[in-house]
Amino acid sequence: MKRKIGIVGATGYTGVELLRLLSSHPDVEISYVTSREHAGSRVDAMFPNLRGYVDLEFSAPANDALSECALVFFATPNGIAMKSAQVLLDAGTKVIDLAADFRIKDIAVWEKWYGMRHASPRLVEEAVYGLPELNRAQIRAARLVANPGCYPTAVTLGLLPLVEKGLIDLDNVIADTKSGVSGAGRKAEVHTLLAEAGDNFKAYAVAGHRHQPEIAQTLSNIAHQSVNPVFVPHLLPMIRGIHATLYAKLSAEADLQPLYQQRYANEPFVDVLPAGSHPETRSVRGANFCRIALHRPGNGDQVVVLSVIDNLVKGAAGQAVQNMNLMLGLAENTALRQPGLLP
Ligand SMILES: NC(=O)C1=CN([C@@H]2O[C@H](COP(=O)(O)OP(=O)(O)OC[C@H]3O[C@@H](n4cnc5c(N)ncnc54)[C@H](OP(=O)(O)O)[C@@H]3O)[C@@H](O)[C@H]2O)C=CC1
Ligand SMILES: CC(=O)N[C@@H](CCC(=O)OP(=O)(O)O)C(=O)O
Repeated sequence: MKRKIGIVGATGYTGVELLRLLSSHPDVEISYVTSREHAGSRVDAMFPNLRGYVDLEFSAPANDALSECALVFFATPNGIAMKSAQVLLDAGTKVIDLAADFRIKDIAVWEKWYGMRHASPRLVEEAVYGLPELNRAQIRAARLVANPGCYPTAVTLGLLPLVEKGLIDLDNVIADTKSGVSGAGRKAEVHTLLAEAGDNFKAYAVAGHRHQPEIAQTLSNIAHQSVNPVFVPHLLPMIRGIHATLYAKLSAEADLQPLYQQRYANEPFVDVLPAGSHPETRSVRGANFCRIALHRPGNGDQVVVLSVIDNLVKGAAGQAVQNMNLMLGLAENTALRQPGLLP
């Protein structure tokens, strides 16, 4: 029997991406999708790409209806899932939050970066950070998964083998990252208007971005010591995609290409390109892949790792579906086999 799935915040960019991916999933039935603003409207009236695939109306968020689902995704702004997760978990419904409510274990750090009091700190302890390449066994057993941020996914997968093996100087790691504008969500904002973001390129939040403590937490856990990379995001005039250029200094000699190939050999969604390649964001557009390439300019001790994802797929909804598959005991790649969309 198909498992019932709910999506809170189904009119946003990650919400509609969940609808697109789940509409072709053979083992689940999308049964309750919410929007406060568009409750009562048909999903395919707002998203015509889903005509013939999703025969539903948006409903107002309601915990009793959501509790009838096997699993609920929160594709909502920060601070929403933490208010409802306990009620759903008590009803036996599993929860995946695409926002940041359960990502950061240190509540004081979370409250500082997210500017609000945490409503359910006890659940933060229980939540599993949903990066399958790192936490697959725990995700399988989890009731509550914190889906990683988009930049942290690209950065962590790019650096993971080096940090795990203790091969780099952890005091000198730089993550220079660029995102398309869909990373900012679907709500109207001046900085994502075509006339502002088009034909333009800029860094932002150099003094501090909330993804820095998330990246630092994961890398520190892997390294068993504090790792605080410099993290600089930029906004690119494209719609989807993240390109991370990661700089680190080798502290021990190593053959990096086989190291990465072996680390990710059994990972269905991490593709290590031949040495010296230049991965393109369009090669992962619409796909759940992270593509990685390694460089050592001049054969020196500087490593440059290039890592690309689609922020809405491996950076959000695709990774969330991958986590759902694990949590429901399904094949991990179900509904996620699409290649990227070229050109
Ligand atoms: N865009 C991206 O690339 C990524 C986004 N994320 C995270 O995923 C989450 C969703 O992002 P995104 O889809 O871009 O956001 P959007 O702004 O595009 O969509 C937000 C959705 O949440 C709903 N919503 C807003 N406020 C509430 C509320 N108080 N209660 C219930 N529903 C609400 C909105 O519908 P309505 O107001 O009608 O209810 C809308 O459907 C965010 O936390 C974001 O940080 C994570 C990784 C990548
Ligand atoms: C381009 C852009 O604006 N990106 C967003 C990050 C993406 C996001 O949605 O944040 P979470 O992954 O933490 O949920 C930003 O920098 O705020």
